[in-house]
Amino acid sequence: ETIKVRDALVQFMSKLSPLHDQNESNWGWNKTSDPCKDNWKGITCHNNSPTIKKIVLEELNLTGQLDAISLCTAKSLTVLSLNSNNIMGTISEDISKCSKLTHIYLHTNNFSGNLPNSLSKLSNLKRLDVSKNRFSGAIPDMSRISGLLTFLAENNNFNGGIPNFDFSNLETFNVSNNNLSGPAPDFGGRFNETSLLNNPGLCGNLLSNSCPLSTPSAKNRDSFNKNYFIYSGYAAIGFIILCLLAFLLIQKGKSKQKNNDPKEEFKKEASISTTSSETKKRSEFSITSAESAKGSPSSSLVVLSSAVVNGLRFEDLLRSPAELIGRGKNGSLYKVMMMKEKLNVAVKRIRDWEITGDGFKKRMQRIDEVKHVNVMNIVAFYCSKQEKLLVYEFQENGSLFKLLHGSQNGQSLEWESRLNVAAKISAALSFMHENLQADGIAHGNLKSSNILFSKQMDPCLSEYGLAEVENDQDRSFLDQKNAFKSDVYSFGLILLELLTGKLVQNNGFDIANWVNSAIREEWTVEVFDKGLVSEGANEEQMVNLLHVALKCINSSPEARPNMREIVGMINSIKDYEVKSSNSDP
Ligand SMILES: Nc1ncnc2c1ncn2[C@@H]1O[C@H](COP(=O)(O)OP(=O)(O)OP(=O)(O)O)[C@@H](O)[C@H]1O
Repeated sequence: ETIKVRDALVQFMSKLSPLHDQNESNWGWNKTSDPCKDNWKGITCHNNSPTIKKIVLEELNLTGQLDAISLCTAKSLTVLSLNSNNIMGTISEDISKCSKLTHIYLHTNNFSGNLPNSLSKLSNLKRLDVSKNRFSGAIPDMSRISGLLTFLAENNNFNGGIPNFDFSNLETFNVSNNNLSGPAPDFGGRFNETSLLNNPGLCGNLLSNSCPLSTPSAKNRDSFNKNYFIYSGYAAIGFIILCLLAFLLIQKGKSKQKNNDPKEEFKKEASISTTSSETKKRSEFSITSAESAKGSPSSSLVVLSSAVVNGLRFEDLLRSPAELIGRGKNGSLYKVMMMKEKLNVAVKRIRDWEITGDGFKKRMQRIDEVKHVNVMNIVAFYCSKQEKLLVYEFQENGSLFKLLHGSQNGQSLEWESRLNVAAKISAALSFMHENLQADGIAHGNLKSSNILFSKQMDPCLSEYGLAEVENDQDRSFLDQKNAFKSDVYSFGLILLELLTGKLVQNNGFDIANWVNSAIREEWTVEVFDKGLVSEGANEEQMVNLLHVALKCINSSPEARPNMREIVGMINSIKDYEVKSSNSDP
């Protein structure tokens, strides 16, 4: 199998780079070497296994064509990036054979023809960027890919209408500079007209030309959508009832052999069934208790010995009503209401994480061992082949993201509190980094929505170690040893968010680029949150913290400070506050 993949990849490269002598440039990519062991150019393999994970061949002047059949022989491929080359021709329907793909980046090439409809079969896809090519025809309907976060198709020749997308989940969307026509979709406030500009036939409220009354409106499409979801809802309910019946029958058979070992008190096994109504954000989620899968430790729910769990009846957790709070990059988050205990917990369901059951268990137990007051405790976790669940205490006071960008727009977060968040979170992260360095476990998905406020409004780091680092700004530095430096980068973005009050990314806006160019133009003070300026926040402290942030977001990972150094810098900025207030008359 490995040889088959290797030969197919050699073929893929020969089509991609027909005129190029790779031997001369030492790219590897030949039948006498191994893609993983011999570090072929642009190839990243899965840890400890000889399977291909990523192919990143950017800015290499590749001029050939994309041979999807050969490429997709590498079934395990998750990231394909061929940005900024000169690749021609079409993308064939065979691309869907790369079923594990999560990221496809093809921008700035010479691709033409239709985008294959089979893209919609890539159910794991998170980011698709085909901008700046010569693609034409209709944009395929990708609305069934529930985890899609990015769709960038600007600067092509696409025509026809804009198909359905789940805009509430997309982080970035752009179809500007095409030939699209018909009514523009309702973005629900997520994006503005810049995502649509320069499509002469498009009409709608966001654009200067409103739609004629006879044009089929977005409403009709909505009603199609609703019907579709209602029918798929019926199918889902039918399926769940069947599962429950099968489950009850198995239960009946097993209950006779039930073993009441008291040691098992905190280690219960569960089977999980969920129903989720896609038509609205809120959905039902219930966990049904099952003493099944005794022989399979990897599919058990492990309740860790944390204080909140004392007196908590596990069965109640399993049967409690729940509400879908959000769907992020790594999965969905449910608020589970435990009526009797008067306790709400947050249950995170993680999708598509390629980690073995044992690996996951060890990782969670290891993270749980390293305790810090400003890091959320894991209450329990669950792992089966298909999904992983993590249980945290629900924090009613919400996240830093909500506080900064919610209806209050950061008003309730004055400078001193922001500095306090920076100091506490940096200390927590530094502590976790130092204790988990040897295990190679970084946070992996640090952002303001993963910083939650406790009852006492103390900031707490959530979801530590739940993701491999997939930071787009940092794509070339994805390997483990850089995961910690990638956290530093993300921490720098949080500092920028605290200082500017702006979203990290919004509709093409990128906070790091913006701040860097503002500083080049020497209008540093302009970047600070207006609220902070009018509050009379200490400007010298803000400028100093901005310098820390800029060190963190240095494009070279090696040049970034480590978290311990950052803690030192932030503390001395805080000390400055003490000193200056002491010296006040
Ligand atoms: N324990 C918790 N208590 C209260 N709210 C939480 C808790 N954990 C997460 N949240 C909030 O729920 C929302 C959804 O969380 P989720 O983790 O699914 O999304 P995310 O952080 O945006 O994305 P990602 O999957 O990349 O972490 C976020 O606003 C987050 O701040």
